[in-house]
Amino acid sequence: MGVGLGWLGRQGFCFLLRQPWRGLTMGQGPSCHPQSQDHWLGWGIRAPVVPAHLARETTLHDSSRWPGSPELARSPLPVAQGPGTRPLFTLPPGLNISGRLSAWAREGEGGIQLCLLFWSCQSLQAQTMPVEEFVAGWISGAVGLVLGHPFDTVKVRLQTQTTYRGIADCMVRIYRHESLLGFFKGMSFPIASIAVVNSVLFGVYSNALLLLTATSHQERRAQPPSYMHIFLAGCTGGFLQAYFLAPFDLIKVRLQNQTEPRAQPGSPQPRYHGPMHCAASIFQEEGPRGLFRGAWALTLRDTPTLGIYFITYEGLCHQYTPEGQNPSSATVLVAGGFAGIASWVTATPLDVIKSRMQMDGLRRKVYRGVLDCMVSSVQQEGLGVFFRGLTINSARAFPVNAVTFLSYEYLLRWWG
Ligand SMILES: C[N+](C)(C)CCCC[C@H](N)C(=O)O
Repeated sequence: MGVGLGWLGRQGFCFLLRQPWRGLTMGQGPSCHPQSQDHWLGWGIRAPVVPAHLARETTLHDSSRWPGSPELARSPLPVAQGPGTRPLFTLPPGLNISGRLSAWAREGEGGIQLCLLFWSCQSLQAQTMPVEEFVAGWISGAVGLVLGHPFDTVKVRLQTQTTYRGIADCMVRIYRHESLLGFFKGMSFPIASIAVVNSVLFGVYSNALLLLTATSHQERRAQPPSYMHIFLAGCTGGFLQAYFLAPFDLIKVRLQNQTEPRAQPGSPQPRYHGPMHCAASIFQEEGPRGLFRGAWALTLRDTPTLGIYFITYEGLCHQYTPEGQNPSSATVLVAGGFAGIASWVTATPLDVIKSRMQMDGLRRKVYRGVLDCMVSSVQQEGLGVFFRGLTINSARAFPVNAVTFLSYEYLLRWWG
């Protein structure tokens, strides 16, 4: 099976799944090869045709039966005839699709499945792409980040080192040994990276919602999107930001785990002198893929839990805000705080694994993969290992995400 992303110029873009499809002839689309066994179906959406004998066994779901695509629901899909063929559907000229259009065709028992997904941003061209969401995401993320970084350092130490007796012990020892600056180790890089990471998260989330529901940030108060759409948009944002976050997070975790005090004559030199040195050393010692160590665990951690993050936030705001109004500052703070907690509570088990995978390979490679890391961590330390750092994660999550959402909402209202 192949996967591709196609740009259809003014028509929008489409996401394609290619599947060998025996006996299927394709219609007039530019990339349709009637004899081919294996089609890219992006253009086929305009007039795909199925031989009559196949059509009987073919089930077709089009987006008119899907919630979230009102235009299609109102516009019955015309059917064009061809000799011995039956079109799945054709798109009426000038149809604006603001939702998803998707089609499945199945060739009976054990047959080959064709799945076609199509998105168009044609109808969105009139609306502005919410670029401000990216900027708001960045600034609000930076505010939250500075506030939360000391908690984060304590958390990473507790997760990866066994010498501390608890949160208080860890804090006291960091302060005594490394001064206040010890809490801010590895922060410069996340501050720079938050520009990319949080703007990808909030920007993709908001744009995904715009594609799914055709409502902008402002309109969403009057027409709230379904929780399914919020969750999907959050997961999409989480999935994409994980790849931007991975190298930055790796460097942060490696620097946070250096326990040597700063620049004291005669004391042992830390392995990495700073973020750039850390990045360069990882690149040299472990190759470019080394910079993405732990990325898989990070993706698993962030994709569902950022769906939970936005669902909790929107759900609480909705609950405590009169119909059609903007949520008050207190509501945003509380909803943002709880969104952070809900997301971190569910993310903590994989957060532990992620941090361990990122530290793996520093001296020698211990784990064969995410699963191996989970199994050996549980074998050695019991199930409790999955909850390491849970208290500190939650304590950090409330203020960080309360101010993140507050600044995000206010920046957007200010620009709106
Ligand atoms: C998905 N996960 C729980 C990992 C993070 C969710 C919250 C993100 C926020 N920037 C923060 O640092 O708290």
